Amino acid sequence: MVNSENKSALRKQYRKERADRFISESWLHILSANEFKDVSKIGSYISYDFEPETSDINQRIISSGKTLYLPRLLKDNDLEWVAWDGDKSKLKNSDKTLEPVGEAAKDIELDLIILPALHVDRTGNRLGQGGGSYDRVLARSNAWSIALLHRGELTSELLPVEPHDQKIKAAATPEIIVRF
Ligand SMILES: Nc1nc2c(c(=O)[nH]1)N(C=O)[C@@H](CNc1ccc(C(=O)N[C@@H](CCC(=O)O)C(=O)O)cc1)CN2
Ligand SMILES: Nc1ncnc2c1ncn2[C@@H]1O[C@H](COP(=O)(O)OP(=O)(O)OP(=O)(O)O)[C@@H](O)[C@H]1O
Repeated sequence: MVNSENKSALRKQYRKERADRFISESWLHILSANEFKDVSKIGSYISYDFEPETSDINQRIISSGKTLYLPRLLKDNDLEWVAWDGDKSKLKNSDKTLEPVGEAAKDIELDLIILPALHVDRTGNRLGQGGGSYDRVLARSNAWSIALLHRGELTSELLPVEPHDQKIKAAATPEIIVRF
C-alpha cells in the first residue's frame, strides 16, 4: 500500500478512536514551557468536535499580551493567518471549523505554532486532517511547533512518511510535553 493510502486508513481509525474515547481535558500546562517565554506571535487554532480543546490556551495567550493568530484555509489547502483578539463575533463557520474574519497578516513570521494532529510518532512525524496545510506552513517557517494530542495518540508506532511531511518540534498530551 502506498503511504498516502496508508495515511487515509490510519486517519479513519484514529478519528474513530478519538470519538470513542473522548474526554474533556486541558493542555494549559504547555504555556509554562520555556519555549513560550520570549515569543510574541503565536499561531493557534479553534478546536472542533473531539480535538484537544484550545479555548483556555487561546484566552490565556491573548490576556498575556502576546498576539494570537488563527488559520484560514485557502482554496489550495494552504493557510493564511489572521490576528484574533478573542472576540467570538469575529469568527465564522467554515465547514467543520470556525475561522477568523478580517484581513490576513501579510508575510507573517510566527514565533511559535500550536497545531492540531490526529497522531504523532516518537520521531516527530505528524498525521493531520489530510490537507497538507500545516506541512506547507512549517516548510516556510522557523517557528517552534507543538501539536496537541489526547493520551494514547503519541505512540512508538511509526507513521507513514511522504517527502513533503514536516516534522514538528514537540507534542503535548494533557500530562506531558515530548520534544523531538
Ligand atoms: N481546528 C482545526 N482547525 C484547522 C485545521 C484542523 O485540523 N483543525 N486544519 C488542518 O489542516 C486546517 C483546516 N483544515 C481542515 C481539513 C479538514 C477538516 C475536516 O472537515 N475534517 C473531517 C474529515 C474529513 C474527511 O473525512 O476527509 C473531520 O474532522 O471529520 C477540517 C479542517 C486549518 N484549521
Ligand atoms: N508543501 C506542499 N506543497 C504542495 N502540496 C503539499 C505540500 N505539503 C503537502 N502537500 C499535499 O497535501 C497532501 C496531504 O498531505 P498529508 O497527508 O501529509 O496531510 P496532513 O499533514 O495530515 O494534513 P494537515 O496538515 O492539513 O492537517 C499531500 O498529498 C500533498 O500532495
